[in-house]
Amino acid sequence: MMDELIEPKGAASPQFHEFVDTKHGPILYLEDVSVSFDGFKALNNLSLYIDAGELRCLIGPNGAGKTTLMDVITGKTRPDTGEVFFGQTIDLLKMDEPAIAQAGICRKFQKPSVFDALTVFENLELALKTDKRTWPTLFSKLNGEQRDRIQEVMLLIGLAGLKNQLAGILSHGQKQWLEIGMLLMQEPKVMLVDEPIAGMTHQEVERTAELLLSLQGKHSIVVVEHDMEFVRSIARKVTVLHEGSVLTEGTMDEVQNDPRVIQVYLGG
Ligand SMILES: Nc1ncnc2c1ncn2[C@@H]1O[C@H](COP(=O)(O)OP(=O)(O)OP(=O)(O)O)[C@@H](O)[C@H]1O
Repeated sequence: MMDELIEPKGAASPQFHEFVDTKHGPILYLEDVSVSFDGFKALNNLSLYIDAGELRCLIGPNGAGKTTLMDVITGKTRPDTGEVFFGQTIDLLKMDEPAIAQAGICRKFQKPSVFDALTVFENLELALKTDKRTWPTLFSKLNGEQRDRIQEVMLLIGLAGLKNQLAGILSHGQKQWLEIGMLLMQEPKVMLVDEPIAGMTHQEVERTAELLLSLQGKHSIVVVEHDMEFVRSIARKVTVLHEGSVLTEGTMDEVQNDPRVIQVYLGG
């Protein structure tokens, strides 16, 4: 359990000077969150707590509210009611999407969006945590620390040997890892990862599981995934969503043997 105060990414930004207070454990608090679309409750009094450094898997049938939940955390969707806190003190409902990203909550969408015409190294360089006001000087010269960081991330995502390869000719799995690497360059506190293994080969799936497992502890990771075998391979704790609420939480074995979960999935 991380019990110190963590300085959030973007602390240098003028609008963000707070610390992410995780001394009580959770880094994300969602309490009684409801979201309605034309009267339909996509989230219904949902409460969820993610601990600092944990790797949480979020499952649930189609329409359960997983995407809406991610949208609420990242500020894309505003809930009608409820509270959403980053650590003890940072009220995410008072922040817009860019401020939330700047504070250290990042999202990896299903489709990779790397820059095909740039190399692996250049993609990571572009993603370096910089003050965007100094954008024109970004490619001028990297300092040693920045080079070390890029190298560290390339090793982590298994692409160090492909440093000068154009991203456009990487495999689908490699592109996904590169994008995860680009997020890591921003030193996020929380990573929300949407269906990371869709379209991957078996080997790539295994490598992705290793990568996500290696990131826990340093980062808090929430993975939305439909593939139960994959979830089983990475999950410590699984949250099952159903009709906009948390149906149950526990280990993979616990949730898979829960009659309510079986009912929801099999429609029995
Ligand atoms: N912008 C919107 N307008 C109207 N209804 C929406 C909107 N976004 C989501 N919904 C509805 O809210 C419910 C929850 O959707 P959500 O996409 O969060 O589910 P999900 O668990 O991510 O599903 P899937 O696994 O299929 O991606 C669904 O019934 C969906 O049709």
